[in-house]
Amino acid sequence: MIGRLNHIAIAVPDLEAAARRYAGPLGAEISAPQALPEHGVTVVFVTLPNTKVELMQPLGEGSPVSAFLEKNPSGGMHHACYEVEDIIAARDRLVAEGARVLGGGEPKTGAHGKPVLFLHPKDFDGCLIELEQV
Ligand SMILES: CC[C@@H](C(=O)O)C(=O)SCCNC(=O)CCNC(=O)[C@H](O)C(C)(C)COP(=O)(O)OP(=O)(O)OC[C@H]1O[C@@H](n2cnc3c(N)ncnc32)[C@H](O)[C@@H]1OP(=O)(O)O
Ligand SMILES: [Co+2]
Repeated sequence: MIGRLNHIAIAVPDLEAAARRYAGPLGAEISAPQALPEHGVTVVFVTLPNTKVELMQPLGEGSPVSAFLEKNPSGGMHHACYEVEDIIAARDRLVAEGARVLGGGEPKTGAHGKPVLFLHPKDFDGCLIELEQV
């Protein structure tokens, strides 16, 4: 069911500093910062030849990234995003398999303007999974 790796995400305490490291020493192509209040994050995307890296910093109260950064103050790998063709079919299959689909199971519009859903990290080997319909 899952297809290509769309992106991996890294939670960072200082987005500007992290973006500078990717653009400078690592010589990567980076996007402008994008504030996504509905998701509680500001993101910068790093474009690589085969996938993307999403650098994320908390935005606003109750950001889902705040607790993670409290536990990992220097930042760390936050989630992996896999592409699916039909996010509703994917959700229904996962629910039938007993996986916890977060946010009540209703897709939100993600950073690329496409529907996204998240799966609980405790159901997938300690890795938070994002699904993006492409
Ligand atoms: C930019 C838009 C979009 C895109 O298009 O790309 C995004 O990527 S938005 C990214 C941010 N959004 C989300 O993360 C939404 C989904 N996340 C959540 O709903 C919550 O963060 C969570 C995963 C359910 C955790 O919330 P909560 O239960 O309130 O936090 P705890 O801190 O109590 O965690 C419980 C348990 O899970 C472990 N955990 C939490 N986050 C992660 C993680 N990212 N990776 C691995 N494990 C994680 C946490 O450590 C706790 O474990 P224990 O300590 O063992 O109990
Ligand atoms: Co993401």
